[in-house]
Amino acid sequence: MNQTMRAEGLTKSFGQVHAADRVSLSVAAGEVVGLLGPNGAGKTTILRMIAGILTPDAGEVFINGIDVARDPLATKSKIGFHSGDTQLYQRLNPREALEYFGRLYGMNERALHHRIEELVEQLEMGSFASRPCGTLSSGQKQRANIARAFLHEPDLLILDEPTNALDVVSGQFIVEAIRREKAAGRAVIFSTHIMGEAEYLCDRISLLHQGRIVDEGTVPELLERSGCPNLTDAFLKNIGARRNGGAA
Ligand SMILES: Nc1ncnc2c1ncn2[C@@H]1O[C@H](COP(=O)(O)OP(=O)(O)OP(=O)(O)O)[C@@H](O)[C@H]1O
Repeated sequence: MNQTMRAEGLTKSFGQVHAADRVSLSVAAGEVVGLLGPNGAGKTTILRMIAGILTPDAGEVFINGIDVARDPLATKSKIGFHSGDTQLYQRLNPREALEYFGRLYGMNERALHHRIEELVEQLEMGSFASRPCGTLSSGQKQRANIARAFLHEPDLLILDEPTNALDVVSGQFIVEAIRREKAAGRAVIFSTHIMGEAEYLCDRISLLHQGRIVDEGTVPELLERSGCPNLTDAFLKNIGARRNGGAA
């Protein structure tokens, strides 16, 4: 399969903490890959290295076959990155913020305005899209931030807990928006703690523990290997067994 993103042997330590240990991952066009792991497993570290925001100690990332370390500008233009830490300019409203980022991405004005209105509708942002970002609730800011990641129709979407802090209705808008991006041929890699979301969205899942991928596959494959009826049990069994020092 033609891989939109291929990461090989990503490794990163912070002092004594091995946040990522020889992690290899790939995602193809029209595919959704989920990163599941407990707090501190290394999900954010890995997504930041894939996005070219954090330099790995070892390992490589290729976007459309281009090495992120060698050509960061060319590869970053192909990526939409969302994380809860991303800030929008407080005095701009979401429409103005999206216009600003769209121009940075070199979108033409017509396409940009069309895309902004499409996202405002899809992510149900109409009631707050003209209010300054500094006045928005955390969930509203999060939706605006997701719109920013989707804006330039990148080949690869990297989403760090995209539904974190959202109510169940807002979360569903994001989940459906991710499905639309997948259907449009985008490659998506995202982290989540929400098992139902992972089961519903992911073509493949990588299970992380202490910076390592401890299992990966489709949901049916993970269930079969674990002998568990659902992903939550499979996850707890795998992580629990490793915490107790055994194999899953
Ligand atoms: N800049 C940093 N300096 C020091 N340690 C860090 C830094 N960033 C991450 N770590 C450590 O690396 C490990 C992995 O962190 P990371 O944020 O990647 O995990 P995560 O799986 O995204 O966790 P969570 O689900 O809680 O967001 C943790 O032990 C964390 O404390």
